[in-house]
Amino acid sequence: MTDDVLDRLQSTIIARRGDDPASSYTASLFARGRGRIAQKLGEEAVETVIAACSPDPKAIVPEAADVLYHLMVLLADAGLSLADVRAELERREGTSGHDEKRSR
Ligand SMILES: N=c1c2ncn([C@@H]3O[C@H](COP(=O)(O)OP(=O)(O)OP(=O)(O)O)[C@@H](O)[C@H]3O)c2ncn1[C@@H]1O[C@H](COP(=O)(O)O)[C@@H](O)[C@H]1O
Repeated sequence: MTDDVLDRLQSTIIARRGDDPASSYTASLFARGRGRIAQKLGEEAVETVIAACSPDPKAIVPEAADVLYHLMVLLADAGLSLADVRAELERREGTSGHDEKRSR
């Protein structure tokens, strides 16, 4: 088993595909489809923005975890993985953010 919680979560998410939606929130998201998963990701992102306005910075943490979880479900539904995102971030390493915007 990997030490990285994101890698473990990704394995759990992938393993839930096709499971009974009644037995697993992740399976219920897969069953409802890409649009619903994307909608949930958007909702969690908005909740993160709201938490960012809180006087307590720690309020951001659970919302950020919800964003990461739903983003990983979206990636899995699209046949993508953290490795794809890591590769993209590595590609950007050492470039300026301004350069990156131009290269998209
Ligand atoms: N990390 C998460 C995680 N983060 C958030 N959530 C769920 O995301 C939902 C977001 O809350 P909301 O109130 O917005 O949504 P809701 O009202 O419950 O659901 P909707 O009807 O709105 O879709 C909650 O039901 C949370 O439980 C998660 N559900 C699962 N995981 C991980 O996924 C694993 C597998 O979970 P199951 O698929 O449920 O077995 C778990 O062990 C966790 O490690």
